[in-house]
Amino acid sequence: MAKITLSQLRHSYFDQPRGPEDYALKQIDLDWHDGGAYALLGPSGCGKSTLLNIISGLRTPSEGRILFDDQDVTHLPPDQRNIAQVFQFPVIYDTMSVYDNLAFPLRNRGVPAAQIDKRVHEIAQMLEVEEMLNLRAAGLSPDNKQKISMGRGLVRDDVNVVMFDEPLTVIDPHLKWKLRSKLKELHQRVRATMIYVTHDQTEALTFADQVVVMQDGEIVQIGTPVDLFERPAHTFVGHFIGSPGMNVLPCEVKEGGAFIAGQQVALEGEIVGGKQGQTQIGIRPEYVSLGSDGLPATVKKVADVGRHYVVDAMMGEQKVSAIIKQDVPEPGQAVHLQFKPEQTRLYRDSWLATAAREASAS
Ligand SMILES: Nc1ncnc2c1ncn2[C@@H]1O[C@H](COP(=O)(O)OP(=O)(O)OP(=O)(O)O)[C@@H](O)[C@H]1O
Repeated sequence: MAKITLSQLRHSYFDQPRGPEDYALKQIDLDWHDGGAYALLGPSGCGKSTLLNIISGLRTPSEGRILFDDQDVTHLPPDQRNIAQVFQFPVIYDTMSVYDNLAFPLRNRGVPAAQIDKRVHEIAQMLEVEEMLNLRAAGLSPDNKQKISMGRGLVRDDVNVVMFDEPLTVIDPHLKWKLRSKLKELHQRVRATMIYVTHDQTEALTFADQVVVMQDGEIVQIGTPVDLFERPAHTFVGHFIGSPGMNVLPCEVKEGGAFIAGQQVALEGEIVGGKQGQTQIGIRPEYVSLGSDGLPATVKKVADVGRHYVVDAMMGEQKVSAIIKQDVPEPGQAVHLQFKPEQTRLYRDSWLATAAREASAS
């Protein structure tokens, strides 16, 4: 396994890009550590496939370098990069048995038969497909075919990285949760460097130790699932992760404080950065509550989502969502919204602009 470094990487599909908008990848500098479990998360069109194809060697970047450990592989073809890839749809040989499918990548490399046998059984056991080893792949369900595809990706222990490109697309919804946690467990056992590409926050947050969030060809935040939830560095991360996502509310900044509709809103910490730019308050629905005072609003909608209620309230034209467990208001009711100060952040031009609250001395 290897550490992967992406250095000053940029890619445009145009021969002569005129500006940043012509770049599918704007500027990527990133280290993927040896043995890490990473997710690349972002909406359709943000550049995930472009980045994956550059790492696997299917595309050469317009600018910048890719290093595996310290070897520059920017211009190496895919077959010389020693990478395993699992795609959206199963890639297996229908006419072969499950055993032969799993053994194939090892036989190709001339691994001795006894070693192949041991490894195939190990992987089959991890994926819980041992009883299928002698079956012909053609007869398997799409779920099981994809499991075998994953097994083929994991069977070699000498690859630099295993990359998963939306691997649960064909999996039945009720089996998805099972395979999601299985993949996490597999990483803990195999300890390979893994990159999991997805637009699904649940898949990314379940699998990865570190999640790389992309938007419009740029990385907006790299962090643990908890970091991304607790302290989004960019309003896009706040909005994209969470259900419902973070409320992003225009505000005015004056005298070192933030104001909505003339009322000061307490923030997590000091306001940092410059003075220019559009300012917004970011507060997750989990940290909005209803009280006897606070920002006046009118309840628009109340949805029972099982474990709690999602209350949408309007402050003028601005919708604010709150997650409420009890004392649920009625639509049309006048309420006051309170924001938990240590979870209330200022964003300037979409980037976080409050300093983290210092831990209080005990
Ligand atoms: N072969 C291509 N030629 C021209 N433009 C492309 C090509 N492939 C991708 N793009 C553009 O590059 C940008 C990034 O696309 P990319 O496929 O990398 O995003 P993605 O996040 O993987 O999206 P998806 O999940 O839909 O594949 C998009 O604007 C897309 O239209």
